[in-house]
Amino acid sequence: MLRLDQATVTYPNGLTALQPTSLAFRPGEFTVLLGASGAGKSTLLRCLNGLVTPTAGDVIADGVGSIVHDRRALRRHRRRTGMVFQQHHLIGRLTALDNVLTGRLAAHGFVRSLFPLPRADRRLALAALDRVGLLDRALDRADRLSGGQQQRVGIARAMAQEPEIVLADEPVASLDPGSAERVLSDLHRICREDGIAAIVSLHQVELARRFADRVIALAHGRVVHDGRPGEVGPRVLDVIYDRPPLPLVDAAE
Ligand SMILES: Nc1ncnc2c1ncn2[C@@H]1O[C@H](COP(=O)(O)OP(=O)(O)OP(=O)(O)O)[C@@H](O)[C@H]1O
Repeated sequence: MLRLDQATVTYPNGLTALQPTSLAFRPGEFTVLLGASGAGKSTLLRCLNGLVTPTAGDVIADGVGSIVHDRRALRRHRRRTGMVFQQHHLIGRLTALDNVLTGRLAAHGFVRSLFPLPRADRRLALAALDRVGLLDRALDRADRLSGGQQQRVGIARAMAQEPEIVLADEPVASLDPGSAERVLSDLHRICREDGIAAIVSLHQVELARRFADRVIALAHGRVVHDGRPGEVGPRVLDVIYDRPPLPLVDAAE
C-alpha cells in the first residue's frame, strides 16, 4: 500500500541519514522500526508522509502515485495518513474533544473548516475518545491530563481522521513504562480492529516484541533486519546497537 523505492536521504550538511532503501508496507500490518539514536528512524518515517523529501528514489502510495513528484498525490496520501508524535502536539488550552476535532479538519475544505464542524464530526471525535478510554475527560483542558492521557488524545485525534495508515514517531518515548504500555496497547487494538496499517518507531525492544507483526531494524541509515518480532534476538540487537559480540568463554575455565 505504501513503498519506498531506493529512497535515499542526504541532508544539506552532507550526512546520508537513509541509504538507498526499498521497503513495502502492507495494509493492516503493525510495523515497528527499531534502531539506536540517529539510526534514521525519524527520517524514514518522515519520508512516508512527505515531511522529508528523498534526495533520490521514490515513495509510492498505492492508488495515489508518487508522493515525491506529485503534490496532488501527496495531499491525497496525507488525508488518509494519521500522525502520532512523541510530543503529541496538542493545544493545551483546548479541551481534549476540540483537540480530537482538529483531526477532522483535513476532511473538510479550508473555507468549510472555518465554521463549526458538523455534529457528525463531534460524534466521531467522541467515539474516538471513548476508544482510548477518555470519554469522561472530553471536556477537560488537554494540559490538565497526564502525559499518557495526552498521548491517547493524540491517538484519538489521528483516528478521528479515519486513516488507512498511522505513522507514529516514538509515541511512548517520554512516558513511564505503565503509561507506555497502555498507549501502545490502545494504538495496537484500534489499528487491528479497523485494519489500519501502523508504522511506529520505538526504543523499547520488549514493546516491539509484544505488539509488532513485523520489525524493521535500522543502523546507520540501513535496514539491518526485517522480519517477525520473534526473530529479534541477541545477534540482531548487537547489530542494531553496535555492541561488540561477547567474547567466547573457554568451557575449560
Ligand atoms: N534536518 C537534518 N539535517 C541534518 N542532519 C539531520 C537532520 N535530521 C536528522 N539528521 C541526522 O540524521 C541522522 C538520522 O536522524 P534520525 O532523526 O532520522 O534518527 P532516529 O533514528 O530517528 O534517531 P532518534 O531515535 O534519536 O530520534 C542523525 O545523524 C541526525 O543527526
